[in-house]
Amino acid sequence: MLLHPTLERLQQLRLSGMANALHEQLQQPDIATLSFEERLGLLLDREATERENRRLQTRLKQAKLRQNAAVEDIDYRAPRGLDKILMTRLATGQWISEHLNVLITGPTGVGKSYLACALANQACRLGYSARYRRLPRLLEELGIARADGRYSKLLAELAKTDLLILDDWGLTPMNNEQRRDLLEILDDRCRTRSTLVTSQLPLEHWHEYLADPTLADAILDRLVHAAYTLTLRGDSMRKRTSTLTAEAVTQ
Ligand SMILES: Nc1ncnc2c1ncn2[C@@H]1O[C@H](COP(=O)(O)OP(=O)(O)OP(=O)(O)O)[C@@H](O)[C@H]1O
Repeated sequence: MLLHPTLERLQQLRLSGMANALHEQLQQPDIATLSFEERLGLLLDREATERENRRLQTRLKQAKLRQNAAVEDIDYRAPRGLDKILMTRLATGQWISEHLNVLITGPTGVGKSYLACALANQACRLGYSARYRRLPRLLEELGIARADGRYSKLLAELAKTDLLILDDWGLTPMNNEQRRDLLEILDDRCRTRSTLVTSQLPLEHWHEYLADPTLADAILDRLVHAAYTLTLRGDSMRKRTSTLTAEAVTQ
């Protein structure tokens, strides 16, 4: 009789996990065999789980990951030089707590963005904030933000993100303003946050790509020294995916 108001009160107090668990307990005929403390413990567990799930969904939404990727789904069968031990270590997230970076290079379609998104997804599950951006798009966005007064706000948002993914580094040439923006982003993060970069360009060409030697030194100094590097090789996974799809269709 008194339970309806209790359920309502729990909802009013935004304890919806407890309310749901209590509602379910009431449907279970043998629930009375549990002590008060045991039942209360179950309600609290459920509240904590639902809250953590909601926080995870918020982090994933903010991260805007391009691919629905997860570390446990990484395909190690294709020969592409992917170090499973290193990936397992990165999946623990310790590199993020140590503010280290990850640089993934390799030819098109080899799975760089997939790995980046899988590691970002894992970071969100571990409680870190993450943000995925294609570098050319982000630099354009910063140019627009400078013009409409959102520049500082955008830089501040990037600076406080635990893991920033910069995908497609080296794909399009940068102008001087964009090089300086990139330096700003990386300077804010140096030794305080982690950055993950993916690029088709081998690491040894990054300096040349950045064109301005002084800015290139400054940018790479903030990125490369405290970083794990993954150098992938092999055929595009896109071919593999389309072959597998074609095989599935003909079967
Ligand atoms: N480990 C994996 N498991 C399952 N699918 C994968 C895996 N790696 C890559 N793929 C799939 O292969 C395709 C190409 O991968 P991805 O986009 O990550 O390549 P990329 O190296 O970033 O390419 P590009 O340099 O052209 O951007 C995608 O459809 C991706 O979902």
